[in-house]
Amino acid sequence: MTTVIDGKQVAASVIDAVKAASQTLQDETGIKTGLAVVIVGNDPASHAYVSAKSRMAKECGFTSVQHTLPEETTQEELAALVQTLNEDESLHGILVQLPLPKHLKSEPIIQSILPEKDVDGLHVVNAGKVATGDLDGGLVSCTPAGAMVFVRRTHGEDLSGLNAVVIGRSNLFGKPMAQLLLAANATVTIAHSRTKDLPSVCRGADILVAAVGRPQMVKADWVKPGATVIDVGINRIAAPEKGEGKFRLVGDVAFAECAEVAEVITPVPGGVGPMTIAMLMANTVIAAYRKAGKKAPKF
Ligand SMILES: Nc1nc2c(c(=O)[nH]1)N[C@@H](CN(C=O)c1ccc(C(=O)N[C@@H](CCC(=O)O)C(=O)O)cc1)CN2
Repeated sequence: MTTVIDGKQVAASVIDAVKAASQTLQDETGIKTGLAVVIVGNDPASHAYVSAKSRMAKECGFTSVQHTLPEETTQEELAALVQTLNEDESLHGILVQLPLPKHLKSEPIIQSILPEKDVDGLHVVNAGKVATGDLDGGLVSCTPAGAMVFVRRTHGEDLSGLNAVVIGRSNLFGKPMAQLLLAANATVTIAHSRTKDLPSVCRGADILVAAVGRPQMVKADWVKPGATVIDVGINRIAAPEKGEGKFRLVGDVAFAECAEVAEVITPVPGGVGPMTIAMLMANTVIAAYRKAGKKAPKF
């Protein structure tokens, strides 16, 4: 019988732990955890994610600050805002929502965030710590950190002897995901658009993680019987059955057919997505504990 992971439920359990940790920090030190979220432009999906982040930060008992900047914001204006947020002692986390409008370069902005406030885990210092196996010293990118919660709950802490295949090589997800799996002793392959015979590479995976951005690309005959399948894709496809011009969300995995082969699978929506925001809250409270000189909790 296939287990379909309930990402909302797992995320809620992480959020409960974050709330408790932020309350403890406040009780013991008087420090209130603070998160600043920055959004530039008018992308509706990004606005929805940022609103959810700001709302969740409040629910966790944080000081929650949202900066909504117009589409025509310049590189210098955005850089100046990040500088101000870096200097604000009441803020422990800074997140700049991606993607930025096309005229802005995201990389210099991300690298200008202080590594200890980079709750997205994208600064080279944090990415480097993950790459070198120092998982407790920095901040881990939120979506892979969330996907690893599912992997740990399914397979335990030690993935020795298991083959993992990550499809996708982005800095936001594919690379850190592969490094986290490797740090847990899995044998890891990173596959991508130039990989030869992708279906047969995937068929070797005990843990198959799809992050390609191609709707329902992973088919049942790509999945090893009994595998764990983690779907990181969020794709909007036309849903004429819901009415003209309507859309529905699907992942990178053809869910119904793959669920018949996999032992454990994540759905879209309701799988990895909710974990992204939960792990952002976790990273923010971890950053606040470290700033207070206290041992940070693990989530
Ligand atoms: N600075 C960042 N930008 C972006 C990140 C990120 O981690 N940091 N990730 C994505 C978007 N994202 C968070 O920002 C995000 C994506 C999806 C979800 C989510 O809960 N998805 C739901 C479905 C929601 C819907 O109806 O659209 C689900 O999968 O169940 C949360 C956060 C890109 N940018």
